[in-house]
Amino acid sequence: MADSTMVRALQTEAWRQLQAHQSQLSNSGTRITELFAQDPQRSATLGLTCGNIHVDFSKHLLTTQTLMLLVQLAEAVDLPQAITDLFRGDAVNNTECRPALHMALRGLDVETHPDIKPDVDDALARMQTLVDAVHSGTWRGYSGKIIRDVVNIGIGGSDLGPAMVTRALRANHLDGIRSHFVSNVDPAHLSNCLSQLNPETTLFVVASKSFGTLETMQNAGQARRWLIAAADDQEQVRVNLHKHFIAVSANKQAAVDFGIEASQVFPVWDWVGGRFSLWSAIGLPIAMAVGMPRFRELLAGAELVDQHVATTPLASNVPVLMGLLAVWYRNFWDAGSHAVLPYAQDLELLPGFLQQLEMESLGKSVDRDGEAVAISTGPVIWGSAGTNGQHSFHQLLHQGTGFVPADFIAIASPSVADNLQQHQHLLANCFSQSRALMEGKTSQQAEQELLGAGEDGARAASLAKHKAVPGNRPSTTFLLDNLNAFNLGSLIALYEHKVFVQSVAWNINAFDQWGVEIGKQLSASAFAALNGDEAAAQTLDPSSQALIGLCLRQAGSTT
Ligand SMILES: O=P(O)(O)OC[C@H]1O[C@H](O)[C@H](O)[C@@H](O)[C@@H]1O
Repeated sequence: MADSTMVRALQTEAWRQLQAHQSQLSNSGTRITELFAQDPQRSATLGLTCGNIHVDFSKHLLTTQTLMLLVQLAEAVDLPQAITDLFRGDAVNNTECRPALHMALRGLDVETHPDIKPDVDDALARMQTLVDAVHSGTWRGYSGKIIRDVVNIGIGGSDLGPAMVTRALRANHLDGIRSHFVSNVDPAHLSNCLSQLNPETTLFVVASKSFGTLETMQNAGQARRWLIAAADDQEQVRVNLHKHFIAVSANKQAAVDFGIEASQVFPVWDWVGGRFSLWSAIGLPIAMAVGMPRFRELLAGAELVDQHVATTPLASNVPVLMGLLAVWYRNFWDAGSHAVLPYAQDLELLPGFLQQLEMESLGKSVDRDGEAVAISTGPVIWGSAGTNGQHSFHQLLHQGTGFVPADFIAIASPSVADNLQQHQHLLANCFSQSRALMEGKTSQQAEQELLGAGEDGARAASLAKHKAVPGNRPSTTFLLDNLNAFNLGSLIALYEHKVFVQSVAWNINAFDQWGVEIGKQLSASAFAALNGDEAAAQTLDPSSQALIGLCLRQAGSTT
């Protein structure tokens, strides 16, 4: 690879030393368990705190030297300066010539952009007014009935964050309003949702930063037709549609053109990326579900992490370490994926949210200047709520070839007050999975266990090979005292900043997502072909032509 196409990190002395250090750790077969034996303080030293979240980095392939070299790498790529630039409001999203100022939504005062704070405060005040009006029953539907259901119509960043947080804060939901999220262009999604609802008591939030996203426009249009069609007096609905539709968008005119009252369009701004937007009015469904005081606690939890990132030395800066460890495993240990394992059913949507946050931000093959990156960038992010995964994919985590670094997320207090015992089982499983990944089991241990259980010698010896677990597989454990709005805000912000750290190390833009456009462009001609447009069909590749031909024949034969 020519020098001009190499990311800066690769040219640093720290990178070279990290390669040598990794070889040394790998060749010597260094085990995490040995690192604990050598340092009785390891758990305390590598257990950091950010707000109310304790982050245990001790179960990593991480020595004092690793940490030192990773911090040197961060300094060599000017991470402190990059953080300053981000917080100062520089156009860090260079391909779209924009800053990335989601931190301003949770309190950061950006001196270079003095217009932001009044706009943010005004939007929060408007959210408060709307939430109060709906909950107090001042805001009513076309027939005068109180709103009972709020349906968010949005996709990607206009869905995943609000849906995840609303789900996670289940225990804080206010009475009276049920929340729903519709994202997929598959008509089954909207139709399943609407089948449970009464149009007279349903409020739709059409959330789209661009107000041009196919899925959202299709679903919003269909929702409007449903509302009108269901009414006895359709004229009454038509003149009162504004009682059932509000929008959140950076494209106010498009929302107005769709038919939403200008006064009911809440703002997002171009300096907020879609996947970083749940802190803005895109978070309206969250505020509607848990109330504005809780929504503000969510913001405060994130703001605490912003301050931590901006002021804490690199070696004890939690998101910096999260990001540097991600680089360590991706580039030096060739880990192609990363598992997110929340041991909390209420966090079941977290892996999906993080997939967008991490994979849209870090799924890049060119650097900020458009040159090919010479190293691997974002890994595949996946996972699901524990303990379910233990009965499914954990087999691969324990015995598969290669390793998958994992994040375990545990909540100290029970989610259900009257069943402490099951909560203790949940925590016991969480901590034991990370322990099992680290310690593993030798075939000798397995053989002894089998013999102890009465197995005969030959079978014990052969079965032991299958029961051995390599161990030495790294994980981080995040321990929250409670799954409340403040702590959840902190947790999400930790991941946001982690992603930024990785992007700096790899010299890629974390805030654009040009790759998603190609599919949108191509779907127009496929749609035309599905509608019988022969000329459009001829522009498709042979496989698509054949598939569409089959669809048309099969649909034809069933109608
Ligand atoms: O909010 P919208 O403009 O409707 O965008 C919704 C989503 O669509 C896109 O295709 C992007 O990949 C996402 O980053 C974005 O969050």
